[in-house]
Amino acid sequence: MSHSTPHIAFIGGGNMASAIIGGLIRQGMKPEQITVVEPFAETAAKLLKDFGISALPAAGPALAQANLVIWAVKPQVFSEAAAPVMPHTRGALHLSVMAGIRTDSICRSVGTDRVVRCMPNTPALVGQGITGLFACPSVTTADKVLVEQVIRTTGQYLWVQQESHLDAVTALSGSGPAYVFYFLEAMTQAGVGMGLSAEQAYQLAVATFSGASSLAAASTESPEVLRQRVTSKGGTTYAAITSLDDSGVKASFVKAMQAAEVRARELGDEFGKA
Ligand SMILES: NC(=O)C1=CN([C@@H]2O[C@H](COP(=O)(O)OP(=O)(O)OC[C@H]3O[C@@H](n4cnc5c(N)ncnc54)[C@H](O)[C@@H]3O)[C@@H](O)[C@H]2O)C=CC1
Ligand SMILES: O=C(O)[C@@H]1CCC=N1
Repeated sequence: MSHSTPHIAFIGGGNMASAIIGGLIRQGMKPEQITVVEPFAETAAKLLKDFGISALPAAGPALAQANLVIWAVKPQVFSEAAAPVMPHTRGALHLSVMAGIRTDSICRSVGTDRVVRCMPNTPALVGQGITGLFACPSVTTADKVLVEQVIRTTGQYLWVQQESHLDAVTALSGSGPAYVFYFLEAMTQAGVGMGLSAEQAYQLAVATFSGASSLAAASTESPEVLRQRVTSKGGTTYAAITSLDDSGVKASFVKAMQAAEVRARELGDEFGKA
């Protein structure tokens, strides 16, 4: 937050909001520059303890000072949450982290077309997230810069030019951490089956994922080439990859992500009716 001193309001102060608030505070934003509406007392107490922010239990005139409003409630409660916010924030830029809800519905519910939709992921909690962003036509270059300043505090980001591509981002990186955890579970289970302790197997699995990811990020080679470098002809990796191919794991994985994309689209259809 360098060149300006914006005021940011969060509607919903749960996991995703906390990940972003943590990033903003680490970058030097003051708690006084942040307003949070959070009706759940226990979550509000956590915001006070972690960040020194006293959340409002309900929307009110204090929201009018926000130049940016970040929507971080569950999609199911959005329209109910939006009604009391709208009268105070029509002049603000709005950023939604909610899965599924499309910009046409958001614009209608918040009373302005200055809306950016994004899809972050949970590694944002440790500053290593990646977020896909989509801007409505009324969003200005300065608006985009403000959004980038905020999202950068949680990790990487990229803009997509078509809103439907956010469904692909959701299927890939939004839900993606769960796929990695699923693999970690399977690798740990297999390691335990081979006689390692659960702790040993889990440490090996996590370090392998982060190490291989760092290697891929640092390398100009394709993942295919990196994989081939691990795979000696007739060796152990060859045996494992052949077994994965014989079981159709890659095709199943593609199918799983397609199911996530379809579900993202369905959520948009469902909440668009509200
Ligand atoms: N968890 C994930 O991996 C990802 C989640 N998202 C999206 O982020 C959004 C928030 O998710 P989480 O932070 O995980 O949920 P969460 O349940 O931790 O946070 C939502 C918060 O909204 C509060 N709330 C409920 N009704 C409200 C109202 N009327 N006004 C203001 N606040 C209200 C709740 O008390 C809760 O603290 C969801 O829309 C989800 O689709 C997006 C990307 C990834
Ligand atoms: O599973 C979900 O619907 C949300 C969106 C991306 C991650 N979690």
